[in-house]
Amino acid sequence: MKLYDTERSEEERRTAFRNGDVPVAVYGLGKMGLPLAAVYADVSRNVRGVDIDPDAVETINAGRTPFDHEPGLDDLVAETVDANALRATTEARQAASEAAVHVIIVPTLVTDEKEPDLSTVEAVVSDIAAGIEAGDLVVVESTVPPGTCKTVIAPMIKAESDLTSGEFGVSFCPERTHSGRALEDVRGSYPKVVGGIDDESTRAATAIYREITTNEITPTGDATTAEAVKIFEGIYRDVNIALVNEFAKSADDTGINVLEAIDVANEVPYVDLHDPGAGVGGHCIPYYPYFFTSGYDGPSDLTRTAREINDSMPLFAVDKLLEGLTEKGTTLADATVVVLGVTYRPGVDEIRHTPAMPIVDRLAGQSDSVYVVDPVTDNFDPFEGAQPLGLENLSDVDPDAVVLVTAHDEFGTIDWNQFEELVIVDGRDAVYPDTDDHWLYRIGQGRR
Ligand SMILES: NC(=O)C1=CN([C@@H]2O[C@H](COP(=O)(O)OP(=O)(O)OC[C@H]3O[C@@H](n4cnc5c(N)ncnc54)[C@H](O)[C@@H]3O)[C@@H](O)[C@H]2O)C=CC1
Ligand SMILES: CC(=O)N[C@@H]1[C@@H](OP(=O)(O)OP(=O)(O)OC[C@H]2O[C@@H](n3ccc(=O)[nH]c3=O)[C@H](O)[C@@H]2O)O[C@H](C(=O)O)[C@@H](O)[C@@H]1O
Repeated sequence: MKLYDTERSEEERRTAFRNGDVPVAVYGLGKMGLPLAAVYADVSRNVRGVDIDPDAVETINAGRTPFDHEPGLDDLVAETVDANALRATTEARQAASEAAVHVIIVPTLVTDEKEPDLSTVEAVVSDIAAGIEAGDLVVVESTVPPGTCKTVIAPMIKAESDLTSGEFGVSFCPERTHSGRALEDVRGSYPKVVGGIDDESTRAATAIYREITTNEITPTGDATTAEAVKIFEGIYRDVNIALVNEFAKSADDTGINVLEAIDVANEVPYVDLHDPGAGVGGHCIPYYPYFFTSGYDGPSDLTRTAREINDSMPLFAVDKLLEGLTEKGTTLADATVVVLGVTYRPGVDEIRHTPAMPIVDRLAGQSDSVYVVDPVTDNFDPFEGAQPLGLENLSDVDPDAVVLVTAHDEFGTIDWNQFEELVIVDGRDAVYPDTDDHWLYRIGQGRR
């Protein structure tokens, strides 16, 4: 059944969706796409997942998940694949020709020039255009610059298919989801924003998400507003983190215990100061500001300055480490340094824009004894000049200095007493040795 059809009531559309009469294709089966496809399959029982990674497709069709640390996902993928409610394929155009709803959730990155890179989304849109039919609905869940649905995606479909305006729908329905709790979030932690390029697109997408989410639906006046909601949430977070990072940098001169001041300031409901740290990583928060500044020639000083502040934190951490080595009469060239945590945040195997990269680049450039420890990833090759080290072998390298960049749970087991007079930079308020033997700098508190 087609959902983009003004003759259909919401109840008719919801019943058809729930009964599996609306074939769905989900393009992108990554950290967000696979949980989303699995929930779609759990509800509609008729989902084809599309990915360009044949290994991921093979793993999913075997009823397994290609990545860890997503509670409940293993079981849901196994169940939906076993029930033939979810099938994965690399054949995007075949899937597009069979689907009535096309859900795009592939990466939206930025170029080296900090311009939005929509090439992956556009590749998927071309695949969809090759198979789209009148009455189909395109649901964009990838975070995109405001205006993309209206000025890029819909025009591409018209140009590359035999359809025209009013014959297909496009709705922006952003994913308010945190890796590590994806199923819970997809199913309804927060209201679902739905913004169509026309009213019928909004109605069709609303019918779907009333079945997918247990939470409310928040329709916006148009797709551009919905696109802005998503990046505003991310830019708010980036600016907030930049504010506390700026406070944290003052700690040495002001003597302020910034971490404590933040906790106390947050006692009032109208303050929600975030956490300072060694930097802001991932392909969401550090990228979304460019989805705003790139499409707009007006003033965006605050957005840009926040990015600069957050991207200065990794080298701030290195500067503190060098201060410690100097105080101990050691040079970086003679020091053995361990970087704890290379993924962008705990528990997620993702190194895009990780603060660990500039830290390792700076250290490895001056020392040939730099080690990286991360229990969550085995993707160490990009960290040139650093040697991967197992957490259990930490004492084997007899480190002079340690910088904690990402506070994986496993680091809580480290016995700091096993080391002699370390220089420690705690980038995430996570290192609390029960000895004063070490030189310890905690971002947000200064020298401890
Ligand atoms: N990671 C997060 O916490 C959140 C991400 N998002 C948005 O979701 C989107 C996807 O993010 P993730 O799932 O984290 O990315 P990811 O990198 O984990 O997964 C992307 C998947 O898409 C596949 N892919 C790449 N090109 C493709 C193509 N042409 N056709 C089909 N599949 C293709 C890749 O093989 C990979 O499996 C992004 O736009 C992001 O902004 C939204 C909310 C949260
Ligand atoms: C408000 C919120 O939690 N937004 C989430 C965020 O997910 P993401 O995986 O990017 O994690 P994150 O917690 O924002 O962390 C991003 C980066 O920022 C750093 N970070 C985070 C919070 C903080 O107070 N201080 C800080 O330095 C983290 O270490 C990490 O390097 O961005 C996602 C997205 O928009 O794609 C969004 O869906 C997620 O819900």
